[in-house]
Amino acid sequence: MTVSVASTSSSAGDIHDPTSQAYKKARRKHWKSTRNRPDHVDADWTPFRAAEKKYKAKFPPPDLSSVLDLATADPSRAEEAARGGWRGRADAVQCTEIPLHDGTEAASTGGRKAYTFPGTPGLVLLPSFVPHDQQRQLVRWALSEHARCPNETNLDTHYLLPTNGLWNEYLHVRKGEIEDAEILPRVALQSPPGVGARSETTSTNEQALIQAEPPGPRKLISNKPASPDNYAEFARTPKLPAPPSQTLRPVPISSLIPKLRWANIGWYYHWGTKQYDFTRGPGEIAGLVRSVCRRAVEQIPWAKVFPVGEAEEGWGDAGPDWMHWKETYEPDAGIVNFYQTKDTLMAHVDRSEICATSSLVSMSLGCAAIFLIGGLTRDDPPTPILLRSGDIVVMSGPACRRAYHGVPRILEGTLPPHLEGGSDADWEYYEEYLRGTRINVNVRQVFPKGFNPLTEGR
Ligand SMILES: O=C(O)CCC(=O)C(=O)O
Ligand SMILES: [Fe+2]
Repeated sequence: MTVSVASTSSSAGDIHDPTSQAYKKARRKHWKSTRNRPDHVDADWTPFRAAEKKYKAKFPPPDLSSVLDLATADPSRAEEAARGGWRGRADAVQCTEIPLHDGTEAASTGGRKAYTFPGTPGLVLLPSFVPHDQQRQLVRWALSEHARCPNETNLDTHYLLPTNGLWNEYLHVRKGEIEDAEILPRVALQSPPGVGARSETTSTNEQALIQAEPPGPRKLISNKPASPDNYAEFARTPKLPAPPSQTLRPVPISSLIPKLRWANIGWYYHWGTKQYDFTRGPGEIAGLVRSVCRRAVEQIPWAKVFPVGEAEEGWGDAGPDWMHWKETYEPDAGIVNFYQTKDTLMAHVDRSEICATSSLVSMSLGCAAIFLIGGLTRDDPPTPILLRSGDIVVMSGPACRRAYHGVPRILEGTLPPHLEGGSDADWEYYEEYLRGTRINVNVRQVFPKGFNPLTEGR
């Protein structure tokens, strides 16, 4: 018998050879069957992966004693912190308390604090920054006003969504005002195979660029970091629409609600190329989202976050510019993430924005989550932080803005009391949805100060 070279090489068959595919495959199988063991950490996992595995585990539930949970030290959050039996520790991670500047608005900071992390310069945590009534307003905004046309959601590629917005239609269904009608998949509108233009006019390269974002969890594929130097090249890359799934069937409005996973904010993000599509215009960020983001950036005492003389490299041509952020910070892009309790967001870096240092403001609403933030590679051990409704994370500067981060766990049963009940119209339906959901409003600034996308790179 002739034995092929491939099958005798170490890359294929020898189960005893740690470098062979067979060995690695067997090891993977073993991981699969043992990964829920509490202290099982495999040498081949990066520290980030090991932490994701730990907090994802459904059984036994993960031990959160290494997770920073500042609500456990705040008497005004006692009831909230007791929800679902999930508690981290206020002293689990080394962090430094810094005072917030009083805002220019009538209400001051209300004694609220900010926390910085010596291990991740540029990371700022603002626990309970969003007042309770504003949390409710933001939830309503996200579902009723924002996750609908003209803003894109993960469902738009595949379904013909109601122009009134899926959530608003769902409210009518729940109130018995309309039937739970079926939403048609886009494929129902398409011409039969061979008649449509796409397959004849799209090159293989282009096909590779337009991989659809499937319904369900966000797929995060590594991309080249954007910068002022490659902006022109990025702006020229064709951004073709993603093809709708060919296999979807009509589904009732109510069944589509839990499949809503994200809605675009501001500049349109093109998932196929992992780049912004600047040809579609800037989109709008206004109202409460903008004011909460700006208030956070205004009230953080940046001189305490970035002490003069400390690590000044990596800021780009203009050098550290945090002292101007009060005037120059302007959110212009982002995403609203809707997580059901089974959902996770894998380790990733948000590197599609041209500016790699200006603040990314991330607000948590609804159920609590474990947020992991590491360093510039997956080899940096991540800091685990328990984020509850109203908490804000701000990621800025060269060591943090492009740090790996992810959400390995939404914590079941953690809807806080202040998002329950009350007399505001229809809240019962929002509350019911939120019992199994976390909403994250994740807002960025794409361009550095002085960068004009209309004239740059022409
Ligand atoms: O949900 C979160 O807290 C983080 C979301 C995030 O990292 C993103 O949308 O890029
Ligand atoms: Fe992110």
